[in-house]
Amino acid sequence: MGDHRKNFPVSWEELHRDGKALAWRLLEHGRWDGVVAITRGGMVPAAVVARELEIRVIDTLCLASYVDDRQGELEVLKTASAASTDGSGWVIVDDLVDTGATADKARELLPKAHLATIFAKPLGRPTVDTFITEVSQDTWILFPWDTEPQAVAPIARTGGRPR
Ligand SMILES: O=P(O)(O)OC[C@H]1O[C@H](OP(=O)(O)OP(=O)(O)O)[C@H](O)[C@@H]1O
Ligand code: HPA
Ligand SMILES: [Mg+2]
Repeated sequence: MGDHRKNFPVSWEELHRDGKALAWRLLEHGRWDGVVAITRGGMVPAAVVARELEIRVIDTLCLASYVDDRQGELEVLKTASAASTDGSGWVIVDDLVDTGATADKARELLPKAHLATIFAKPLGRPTVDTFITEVSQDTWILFPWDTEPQAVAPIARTGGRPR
């Protein structure tokens, strides 16, 4: 595993609430032509945003770089085809920016699109236009689709890692 010292588990309910908070922020910018979800992590937040903003045109940009919490080379598995060539009028949604490498690639492909995430870590923060919650760089966010409930030892003993 990587060198993340703190785990930060997020529930479906918290993610739904934060997705709606993101939708409120995006509403301030007016109407959007469509949403581009960066798969896979951006799909659930993009679904919540699209539902709240009544956007029914959804595209995917398939970018992958992590195996567990280790970052590897960024792969572009599929580009977004429905977005206008420069992405203007579109909002790109991902679950988070960490180093910013994924967001940088999305910007390179759709330079005029607005980039929105639920979470941002300090290194990636300059690459995102709108986000809801900042967490420290040494935090690993545990999304509900990657987790299941299990017994854990006290934080003081393990730093919140599973025993
Ligand atoms: O800012 P970065 O350092 O680039 O990290 C952020 C990206 O990493 C994760 O994707 P991942 O590569 O794990 O693919 P996935 O969404 O399919 O799980 C996450 O969903 C973001 O897209
Ligand atoms: O903190 C994280 N949590 C889950 N996936 C991620 N991909 C990059 N950083 C993270
Ligand atoms: Mg991702």
